[in-house]
Amino acid sequence: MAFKVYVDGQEGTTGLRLLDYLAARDDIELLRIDADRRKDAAERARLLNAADVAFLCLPDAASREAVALLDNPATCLIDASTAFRTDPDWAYGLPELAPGQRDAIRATKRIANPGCHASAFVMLTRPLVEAGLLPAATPLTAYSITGYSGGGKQLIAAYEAGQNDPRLAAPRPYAMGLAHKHLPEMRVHGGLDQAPVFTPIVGPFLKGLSVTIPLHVSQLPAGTTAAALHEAYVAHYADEPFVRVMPLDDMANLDGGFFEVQGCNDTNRVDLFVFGNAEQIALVARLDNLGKGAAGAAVQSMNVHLGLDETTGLSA
Ligand SMILES: NC(=O)C1=CN([C@@H]2O[C@H](COP(=O)(O)OP(=O)(O)OC[C@H]3O[C@@H](n4cnc5c(N)ncnc54)[C@H](OP(=O)(O)O)[C@@H]3O)[C@@H](O)[C@H]2O)C=CC1
Ligand SMILES: CC(=O)N[C@@H](CCC(=O)OP(=O)(O)O)C(=O)O
Repeated sequence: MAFKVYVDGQEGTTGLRLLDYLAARDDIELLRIDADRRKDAAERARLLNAADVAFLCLPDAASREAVALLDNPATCLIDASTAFRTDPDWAYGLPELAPGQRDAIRATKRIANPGCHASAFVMLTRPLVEAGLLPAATPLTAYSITGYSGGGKQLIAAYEAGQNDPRLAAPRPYAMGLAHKHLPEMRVHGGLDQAPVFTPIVGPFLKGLSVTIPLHVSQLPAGTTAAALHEAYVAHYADEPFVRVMPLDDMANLDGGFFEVQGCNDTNRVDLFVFGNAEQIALVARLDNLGKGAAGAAVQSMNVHLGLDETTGLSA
């Protein structure tokens, strides 16, 4: 018997990508809304309540509205917005987070899909905090380089329309108010006392993302080395189907000295890198912001929730 699945927000960037994943599967029966009724609350309510799993690929306010439209206790919601990512009644949809996270995703009917920058950041910090190698009180900074699809339909349209605009041809730092919407989940799920100073940069390419956390060795407990951090990742992610811990100081994977931000595109994979010397360390996580950073992660959580093989329909 196929699982009934509905995507609320099916015309958006994340919704469309999700439909690509789901339409290819024969264990899923897709419930579709007519495009011209996609904001009709009564029709959305009918489909939400008929679904075994409903994905919300909507702005935060519309996600909250969708939650209020649901009264079937059997429907599992997987929300792609920022609305519930630190809400204790929702499970954070990152199975790799910590032991027990898969059980939490299986047991709940409310899953909050992580933000793209936050997934990368949290996957770098949390295992180190839990291993005692990164004190929770450490004041961190992080920067992210991301493709423009992370900004949804509007930013994609702006980049596609502005191909001759030299301003868009250059990398553009943003969120300079230092209050990016992923800070709360970075702090809470990253295992930290305070959020990082986070400066994302959007570039003239569709998708692909890497988050870098620079560290001074002097910020870490005495005797901690880049190799020790690398070993902690190897241990924590040993059995993970979608995580590759790359060799320490993986210069061989640099393209003539340059890091390839798009290296995980069209996969649900995360690649983790540790570069370092006696004084300084750079931790880097790379993913496809539309894959493990959004729709791929949502499919992975659905697979876990339904007790299916976690890798069904996804590529590593
Ligand atoms: N793009 C990305 O990489 C990621 C996005 N997200 C999150 O996913 C969510 C969706 O983002 P994204 O796909 O980028 O956004 P888009 O702007 O591309 O799509 C949002 C969709 O929601 C629709 N919508 C808006 N209001 C309503 C409503 N009241 N009822 C039904 N549909 C509605 C929009 O309709 P219309 O077509 O009319 O505009 C649009 O199709 C956001 O919360 C975002 O933060 C999460 C991870 C990554
Ligand atoms: C380029 C760009 O604007 N990217 C978005 C992140 C998109 C994303 O994945 O975040 P959500 O899951 O929270 O939507 C941003 O930085 O706000």
